[in-house]
Amino acid sequence: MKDKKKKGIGLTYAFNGLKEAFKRERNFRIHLYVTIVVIFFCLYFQLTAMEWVIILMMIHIVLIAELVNSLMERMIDYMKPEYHPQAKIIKDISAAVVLIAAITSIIIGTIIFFPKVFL
Ligand SMILES: Nc1ncnc2c1ncn2[C@@H]1O[C@H](COP(=O)(O)OP(=O)(O)OP(=O)(O)O)[C@@H](O)[C@H]1O
Repeated sequence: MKDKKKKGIGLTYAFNGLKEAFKRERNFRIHLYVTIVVIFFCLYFQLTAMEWVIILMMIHIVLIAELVNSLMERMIDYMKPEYHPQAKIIKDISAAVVLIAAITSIIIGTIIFFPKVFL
């Protein structure tokens, strides 16, 4: 009974986290808008099941990377608001996580959509 209660509350906090990220993180919002456009593309071009799985995995990786980056930035701003070389390295590496996810998803998106659009 106690466990059940805990799970319910945890889910509420998780949804609140999503709400906060949407409200406060501009880049997260941009990624969500891009996600909606990509899903319309997928529907229009009638992707195969395997193509859908790959695109959904990439969307998921980019959104998770963006959330991890946001929480790193917030943790640094909370714990080390003044300039510090280590804080810079942490934030820069955190941004690199998003960059790698975004570059990979652009490459994969091009591989999947290029032949459908241009060939
Ligand atoms: N406390 C700090 N100490 C050292 N360098 C910092 C610090 N805070 C930010 N920076 C540098 O400034 C860059 C931008 O940081 P910032 O927190 O503004 O993130 P951002 O990438 O602009 O994200 P957002 O647009 O979501 O705020 C970091 O990547 C880092 O190089």
